[in-house]
Amino acid sequence: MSRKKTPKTKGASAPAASALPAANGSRPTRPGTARPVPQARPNGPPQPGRPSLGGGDFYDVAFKVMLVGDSGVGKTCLLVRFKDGAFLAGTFISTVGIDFRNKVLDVDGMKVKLQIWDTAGQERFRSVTHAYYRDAHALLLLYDVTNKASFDNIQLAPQAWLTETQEYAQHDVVLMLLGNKVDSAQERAVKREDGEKLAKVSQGRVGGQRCPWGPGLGLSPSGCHLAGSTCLQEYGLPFMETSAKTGLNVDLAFTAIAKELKQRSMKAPSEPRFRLHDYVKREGRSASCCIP
Ligand SMILES: Nc1nc2c(ncn2[C@@H]2O[C@H](COP(=O)(O)OP(=O)(O)OP(=O)(O)O)[C@@H](O)[C@H]2O)c(=O)[nH]1
Ligand SMILES: [Mg+2]
Repeated sequence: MSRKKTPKTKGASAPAASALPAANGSRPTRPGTARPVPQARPNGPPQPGRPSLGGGDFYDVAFKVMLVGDSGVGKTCLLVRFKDGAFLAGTFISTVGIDFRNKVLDVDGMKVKLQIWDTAGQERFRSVTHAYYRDAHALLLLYDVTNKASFDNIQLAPQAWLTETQEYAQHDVVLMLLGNKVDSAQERAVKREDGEKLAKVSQGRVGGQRCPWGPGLGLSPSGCHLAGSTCLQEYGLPFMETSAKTGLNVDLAFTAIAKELKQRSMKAPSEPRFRLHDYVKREGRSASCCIP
């Protein structure tokens, strides 16, 4: 693989004010970045140092990762924890539109730059988010373990985040399910097992298309089946519980994504195949391990 490096500058900083419509909801809002909608492109092997991923730190390969999920599940806090190692306590400031941060990781001797897009969970920004899905190499789907509705919304209408990713993201996008706020043990409303179950059998619509086989023929080899007139596909998503507050499994989630994307981008990997599920299962720490 050819390696192109961009000149080192001070790390990319958070974007300034948004030109998106002013917030008129009940919550204070954190300005995101008003950026031009990215051009759709095939999600082929990511190219080293793509200009679209910007300059900044040295890196060998770069990827776009998107955080999605209901408003308040902790997307921004998760990103800030990963990028700065800090927790945004205090008043909840809802993201407006979309924002991003860059971080370069050393993955097995290679510099992997993640450009992480922090989307607004509020319904009124949905169309902004839709425009960015197609450019994403990986999607982190978040719910809040203290908020059952945010868990249900991963699959069920009106939000149905998983279905939405199927409609707007590339078919080979890397998905991961995260149950955040596990530090709030007293307020837990979603059991870990329920998260695991959802990750195991979560379903998404197959690109709005009809199943390629007839009704009543059951599961296809690709795991698709018909529900009424809708073609559904079952996924085995990697899953972890996280805490942006304590940092539990936060670095791990992003590192796992970086490892998977890096491996996929190598034409002839010299290392043994990276197995995302196994890695996350092996390395993930449970919430009970870290309660003081
Ligand atoms: N206890 C606890 N609180 C958290 C955690 N992560 C986020 N929070 C709190 O949850 C609230 C919402 O966090 P945000 O990160 O702003 O939520 P968001 O998903 O970005 O919300 P939108 O920008 O509206 O989509 C804030 O008050 C945070 O302090 C966590 O891991 N544990
Ligand atoms: Mg936010």
